[in-house]
Formats: sequence, structure tokens, C-alpha cells
Amino acid sequence: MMHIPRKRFGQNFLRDHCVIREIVAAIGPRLSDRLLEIGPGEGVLTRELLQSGAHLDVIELDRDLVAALQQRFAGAGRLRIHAGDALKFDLRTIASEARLRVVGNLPYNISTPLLFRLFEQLDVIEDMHFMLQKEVVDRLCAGAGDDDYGRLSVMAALYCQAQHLFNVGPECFYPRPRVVSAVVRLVPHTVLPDAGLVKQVSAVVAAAFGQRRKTLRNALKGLLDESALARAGIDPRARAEELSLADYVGLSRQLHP
Ligand SMILES: C[S@@+](CC[C@H](N)C(=O)[O-])C[C@H]1O[C@@H](n2cnc3c(N)ncnc32)[C@H](O)[C@@H]1O
Repeated sequence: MMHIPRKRFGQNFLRDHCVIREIVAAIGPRLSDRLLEIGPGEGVLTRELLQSGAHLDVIELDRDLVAALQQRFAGAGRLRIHAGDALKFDLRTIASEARLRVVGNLPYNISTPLLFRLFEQLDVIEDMHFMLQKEVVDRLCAGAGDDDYGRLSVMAALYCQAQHLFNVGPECFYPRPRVVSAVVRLVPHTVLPDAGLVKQVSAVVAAAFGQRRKTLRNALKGLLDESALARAGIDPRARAEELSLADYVGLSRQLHP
């Protein structure tokens, strides 16, 4: 039976086989890989990924699609289908000695919380390749001074290296999304930030970008005084978008635990 796309699950299915192959080529799956696909939908990407011979886990929220996937891939021994919410999924339950390579054409309505959930589990992740709204990819890849630089850029840079790979137009999906999409590669840093540092950087970044038109002297009032800014070597007249990740880490070290 034909599946009717559900908006509440962010269902925009990939229809363009060149794009599907381009995504798989960017991932470059190897036989020894442990892949995890988030939101396999009808399984177009799943099918191509399985051809690499790698072991693949998929997690899908829509139970109708889970049933269709079970039917479509019955007998595919290297595939495990999990019915559930990727936002609640604990990657450690499927990780083995090999770290996971996470992929997906993500549901755009939950992409930011999903990215943060994955950032918390990077110790079991080798890399990630995602299709996202181009706007989100631009924010992930932006550096200090860029138009798209913001909270997400700084927090993502704290955890990993982000690389914009290519754009994908709305005509490649059914139903067509209203926005242009893009594929991004995210590679976790070898040394990951500890929970304490993440909490502190997050607090400073939220305050700084929460009032991005203000100077840091004013935006950070109540959190860090001017002498703390001076100790971190930050000009109190600067604005949030001018500071690099290293500047934010320096500032967060001035916070009292
Ligand atoms: C943009 S569609 C992509 C489907 C398929 N991979 C493709 O490219 O055609 C997103 C998929 O994620 C699923 N999904 C939505 N929310 C989810 C969640 N919280 N956890 C797991 N899957 C989810 C949707 O049901 C849908 O199948």
C-alpha cells in the first residue's frame, strides 16, 4: 500500500537516485563499518548503504514505515530495524568496538535537538553525514564574522569539524520541501569537551547571542564582569558574532563553577 507522507514526522522522501548515490559516495561505506541510519523512511538510502556490505542499524519513528521496511528488507542479515524515537535512542546499546558512522536525511522539524543529542554521544561516533535544511548546514559551518554565525556554529565547533558537501534542491524530494537542503559531514574532535566545559560555554554563548546587537559588556552582564572579559583578552565593546570558539572557551573559563 502506498505510504502517505506525514508532515508531523518531517517526511520528505528522497526521489532522485543521483543524489542518493552522491550521498553514499560521500560517506564511502566500508565492509567493516558499523552504520546507523536515522529516519530510513521507505529505505531508499538504506538499500544503497546495504550494498556496501557494512552492518547497518536503522531507527524509524513511524510504525507503518517500520512494518514496510521489515517487509522490504526481510532476510537482509546485516540490517537491524529499530522502531522508536532517535531523540531518545541510546547509541551505546548498539555500539561495539567499532565506532558508529551515523547517516540520515533527517526530519527537519527535530534536526537541532537531534544534533545536540548526538553531540552528547560522540565518544561512540566516528563521523556523521546528514541531509539538513541548507540554512542549518550554513549555521553549522559558519565561522566568526560570517553572516550565519551563531549559537549552533559555536556549539558544533566545540564538538566537531563541519564540512558543507553539496546542496540539494526541493525537486529531489516528495513531497517537495519549501527550502533548499544540503549535505554536511561532521567529524568529532579527537579530544571531546567534558560536560563541565560544555555547560559553561553553552551559558556564555546563550547570553552573548541572546542579545547579539549589544556589546559583550552589556550582553554578559550578570554572568561575567568587565575584569573577567579583560582576563580572557576580550574587548568589552566587541559583539557576539566577532568571537571565535577559542574566545568563548577562554571566557567560559572565567565563570565560577
Ligand atoms: C526526511 S524523511 C527521510 C526518509 C528517507 N531516509 C529518505 O531519504 O527518503 C525523515 C524520516 O525520519 C523519520 N523520523 C521522524 N522523526 C523521527 C524520530 N524522532 N526518530 C526516528 N525517525 C524519525 C520520518 O518518519 C521519516 O521517515
